[in-house]
Amino acid sequence: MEHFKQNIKPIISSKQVAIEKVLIEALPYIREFEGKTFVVKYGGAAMTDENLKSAFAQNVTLLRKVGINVVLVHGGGKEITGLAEKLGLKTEFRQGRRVTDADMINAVQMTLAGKLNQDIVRLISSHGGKAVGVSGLDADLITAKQFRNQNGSDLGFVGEVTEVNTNYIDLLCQAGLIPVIAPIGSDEKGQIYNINADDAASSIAISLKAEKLIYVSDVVGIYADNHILRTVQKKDAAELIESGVVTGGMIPKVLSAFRTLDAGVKKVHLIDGSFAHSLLLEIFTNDGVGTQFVISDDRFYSFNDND
Ligand SMILES: Nc1ncnc2c1ncn2[C@@H]1O[C@H](COP(=O)(O)OP(=O)(O)O)[C@@H](O)[C@H]1O
Ligand SMILES: CC(=O)N[C@@H](CCC(=O)OP(=O)(O)O)C(=O)O
Repeated sequence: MEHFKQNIKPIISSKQVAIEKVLIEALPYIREFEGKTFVVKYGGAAMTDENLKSAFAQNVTLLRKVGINVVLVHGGGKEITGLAEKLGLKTEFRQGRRVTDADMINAVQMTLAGKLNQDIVRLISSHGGKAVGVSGLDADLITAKQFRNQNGSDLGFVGEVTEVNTNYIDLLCQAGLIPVIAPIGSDEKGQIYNINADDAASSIAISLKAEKLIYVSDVVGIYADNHILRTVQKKDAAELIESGVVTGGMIPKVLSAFRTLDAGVKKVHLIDGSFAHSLLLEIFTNDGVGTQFVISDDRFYSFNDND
């Protein structure tokens, strides 16, 4: 029997290799991020496929289960445009932000603080997570004022965040819940504003002093001249926008990414929600995915310096 044992080599199955690659590689990150706060901005552009939505909800649930305070801020631009069409409302974007009149703000509120928010909550629940759907109106979570462009012009009822009720978000996180936040806010007079979800996620990440802000969208990363930029530096942001390389919905992402970094949040990433489990890959593996925003290359040591 002893002789027999000695001659048998252990069979290393592909499953063992996969476990070593994924779980063992993840362990240092899990240890480091326990108790930290990650703000995840889930863009409407990535909410198109049921399997992908389910995988995303599973990823978020897993992050929470390993002790990370996940705060989800969702968009829903495509869905708002869909409802606006049905209602016969004209859709117009300026620099990635929707011009919002009184009819449009109703469509925005119905979409963001309605079915879309609850669908995300339901998906997380189906994977065993405990999510709470709220909008920026709940407990004054987002106080806002009218947004103005650099030239002083407004976009109707488009808002920018002036204050975030971090106590409320902290309370939910401390109870082990996942806040799922719809980006609308109100001012002291009760006027409701449509807030671009990238802007809302950025303000929430800053107010919570989050460890990371991750934008989940539908592109592999920021592209320029047919290639993906693995990092974008602050000094290049204005040029990327002015030259028309970064357009539409990517403009608020780039601008809010640098606002977030300037305010002290250490890591801001853009990842691709159109392939399954990109969120876990970004957070728990050594191989970074997507584009990382950095103030300058001097402060940037390795692509996925999760540590
Ligand atoms: N340079 C760029 N790199 C990548 N995407 C870009 C760029 N410029 C514009 N975009 C557009 O930005 C879109 C993502 O923004 P948006 O549609 O608002 O998504 P989300 O719902 O995730 O916020 C991409 O689908 C792409 O069409
Ligand atoms: C002012 C403004 O532009 N608000 C956005 C809010 C939703 C959003 O940002 O959705 P995405 O993240 O999917 O783009 C809008 O009305 O489309």
